[in-house]
Amino acid sequence: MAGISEVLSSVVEDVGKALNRDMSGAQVIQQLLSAPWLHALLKIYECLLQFQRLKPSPFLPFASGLSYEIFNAIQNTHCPSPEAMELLSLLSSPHIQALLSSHDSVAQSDYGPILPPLPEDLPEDEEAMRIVCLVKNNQPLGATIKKIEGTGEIYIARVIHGGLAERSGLLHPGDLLVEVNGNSVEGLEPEQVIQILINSQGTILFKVIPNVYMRAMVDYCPLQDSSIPCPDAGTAFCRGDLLEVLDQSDSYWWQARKLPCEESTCAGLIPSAGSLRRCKQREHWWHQPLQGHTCIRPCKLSPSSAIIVIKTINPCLILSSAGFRRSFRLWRRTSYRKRRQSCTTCSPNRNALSTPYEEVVLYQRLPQDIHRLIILIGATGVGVNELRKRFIKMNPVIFQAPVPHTTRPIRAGEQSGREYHFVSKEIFEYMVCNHRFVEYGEYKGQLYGTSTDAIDDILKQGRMCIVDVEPHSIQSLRTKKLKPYVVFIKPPSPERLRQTRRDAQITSSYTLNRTFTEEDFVELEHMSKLIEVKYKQFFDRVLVNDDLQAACMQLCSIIQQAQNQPQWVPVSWKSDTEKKKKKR
Ligand SMILES: Nc1ncnc2c1ncn2[C@@H]1O[C@H](COP(=O)(O)OP(=O)(O)OP(=O)(O)O)[C@@H](O)[C@H]1O
Repeated sequence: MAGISEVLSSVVEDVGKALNRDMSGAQVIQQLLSAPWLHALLKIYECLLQFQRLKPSPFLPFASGLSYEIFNAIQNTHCPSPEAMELLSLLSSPHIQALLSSHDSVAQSDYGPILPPLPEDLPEDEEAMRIVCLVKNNQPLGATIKKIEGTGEIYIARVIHGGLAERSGLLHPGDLLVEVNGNSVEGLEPEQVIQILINSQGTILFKVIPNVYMRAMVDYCPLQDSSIPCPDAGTAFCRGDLLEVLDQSDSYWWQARKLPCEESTCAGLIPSAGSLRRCKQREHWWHQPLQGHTCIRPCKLSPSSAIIVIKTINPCLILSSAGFRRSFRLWRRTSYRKRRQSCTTCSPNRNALSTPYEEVVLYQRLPQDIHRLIILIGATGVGVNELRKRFIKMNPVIFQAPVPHTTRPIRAGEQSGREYHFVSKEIFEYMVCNHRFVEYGEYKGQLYGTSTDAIDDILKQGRMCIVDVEPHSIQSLRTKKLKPYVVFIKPPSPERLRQTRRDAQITSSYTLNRTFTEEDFVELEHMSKLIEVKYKQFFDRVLVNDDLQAACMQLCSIIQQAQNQPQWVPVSWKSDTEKKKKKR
């Protein structure tokens, strides 16, 4: 701490001196950037970041025991030194004793409640039940219940923010209450359930049937479905919609509400996952996205083209240092028509056929967890690269883009691992065979690619990784480890698009920049619609890139929310410990 205040006072001193001198702005900035105190501050900042990630462990669990031993030793000393006497008076002060006692409680983790063991005789068919054990303290439970007239079932109606129930993360609105402390709530009035809660001592054991939330991976329109018992009772939904499934007892028709909705909104009929899977003939009313262009064959462009793509999962990158590089999306423009044709011949996505709904849960990233991978998706020219660059520039220590791999020779001034990971063709191909690349491609006879390891490296250092990839790469990145958050960058209205990009430059080859043509705008809008139609079930947020500065600020806030606020994620992304906790 003394070190930091020393550095800070020399900062103030240096800045004061600079102010008093007659210097140009560039000189001030140059001096500022090369000032030793700035480098010292950055070092301290990095150390603090490292420290934040390291979990401090106690040096010894019984500090108060040791202090007692020292206390005794000094007291038994014949003629203690003045330092020993000072230590004695320090150790006997009530504040230090209280501090040491608190230290020991933390060191021994002597603060968590001791939960009773799980009941031994859990029936097999209680798979979908959740047993929640809360320790009663003098705080209110923070949840309300309601009885459904007609069925007599008792549900959790509200979970109060910050209350015991909310903090446990185990009780949610809509959960059906089955038992409280071993007492079945069947036929009980809410007042009787509350009485059981009031009379409980120590721990409260709830048995609940959790509500199920699903993301639609297909579109459904009841009015076009001849098999629905009553089209008016059906709920229409589109890919990406969030559904609260309230009743799955019928194997053909479930009852669900589309979120967000009012608490009082009536549920509607939706086809069960099984019936959607079974009835392939229903493809006329439910559609799934087409598969991405996972062409494995070499795809040669015209000889005049600046870029030759071989295995086109996706070629990437070029230029300057990582994070500020231009994406290799130029290829997208040149081969756009070719790819559009190939995509119409692709077969439906197997995944969507097998999972018309994806079960989701709310996930809140904990401070010690790695950051979620941020994926930016958008049609070429919409501004994905510009937004990513600006975002990284805000704090390049924290926000980073993965360092790509290349087989091209290293140039003067470059450093392996900074601009690129320079590797041999054999190593690159070995990595391809081992599926180490998210995207890769060829440019002027050299291979370039973004590896999953490069993404992992950033995340492992506690930093935030931001990538822009082709939309079909989303599926390979959707893993429990990366928990990607996908932001779709959308163009503004046709008028605003042309107005805002009047002076903007696009790169039509790596040596030539030019302004947007009408054809570019039309292609951008068309491609954007195509991406949205095919991939919207994977989008967590849509950001309209109208005013650049405003879009950048919005992206910043979206990313903060993605990292720090609860978000819906596939249930399979929840950690096993969380799942176990849920089952308790
Ligand atoms: N909101 C905006 N207002 C004005 N100009 C913009 C805006 N967003 C991006 N631009 C400009 O549009 C041009 C294309 O943007 P950018 O290079 O980021 O596109 P991209 O989506 O990454 O496409 P590519 O695949 O070609 O790299 C750039 O000159 C950029 O500065």
